[in-house]
Amino acid sequence: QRPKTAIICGSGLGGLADVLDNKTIFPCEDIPHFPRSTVAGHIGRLVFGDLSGQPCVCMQGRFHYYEGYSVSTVTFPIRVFFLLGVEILIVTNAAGGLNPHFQVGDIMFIRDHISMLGLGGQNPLRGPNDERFGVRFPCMSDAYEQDLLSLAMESAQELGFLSFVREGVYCLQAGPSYETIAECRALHALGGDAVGMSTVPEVIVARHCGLRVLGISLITNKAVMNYNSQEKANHEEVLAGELQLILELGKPLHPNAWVCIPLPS
Ligand SMILES: O=P(O)(O)O[C@@H]1C[C@H](O)[C@@H](CO)O1
Ligand SMILES: Nc1nc2[nH]cnc2c(=O)[nH]1
Repeated sequence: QRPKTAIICGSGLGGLADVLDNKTIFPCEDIPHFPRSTVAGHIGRLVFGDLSGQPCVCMQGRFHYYEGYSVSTVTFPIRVFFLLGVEILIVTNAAGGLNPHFQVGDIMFIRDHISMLGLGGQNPLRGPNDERFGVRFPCMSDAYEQDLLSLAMESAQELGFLSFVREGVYCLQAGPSYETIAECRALHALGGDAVGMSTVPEVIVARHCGLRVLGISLITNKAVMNYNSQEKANHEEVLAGELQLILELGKPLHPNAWVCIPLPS
């Protein structure tokens, strides 16, 4: 059975695929033209299986621009999902919290994004438009579907997760270095609630080919906004934060949470 839903697992979130039943696993290196995952916390394989009886595919390990791939290469899997018949993309990531009200362990449903890469000219759709996938000038004001966002919020409410579920704007910067204090302040002043190094190119390509998108950021660290702070962003904290989130914080990524995320019938 072909998957109707694709889930991209962010840094350290590969364990999401464990909730699938009847798994069939393909290492990315065995799939023609797929990039290789080079980042700790990104295994690099596609896991097909059933989620609440519905066929899904989980990408355990994504590709990032900072690994040296172009923005269009990092989005190659999205078009594969589209050609497989996927209709909904659930895209997850680890992110630093810019919003001072956000705490480590919070979940942020993505309402919108600001792409420093995109505004700087690195858009995955740059170049000749392939009409088989979508139009030349796709709209992005509805990139994160309101209906999916509302359903996700309702699910969070039903599960009693509202104390750590937020909604906000995800900012993409190229990485791999984390942000300076001035950059964090600037991104927050621009309207950003969280900052990361992925997701946006995937969402742009997904929307281009008409996939419905739900974006979820896990706040794994608070962005450093103050010169007196001793905090220093690091990838170990990012990975450890997510494990802690799964194990200790009400299990928002527990199977029960995922079965409540709306899947196409
Ligand atoms: O793949 P995601 O966006 O979850 O990973 C974030 C961004 C960097 O890859 C890494 C930095 O710690 O985490
Ligand atoms: N750019 C960026 N990516 C992250 N991924 C997890 N935390 C962070 C962060 O603070 N900044």
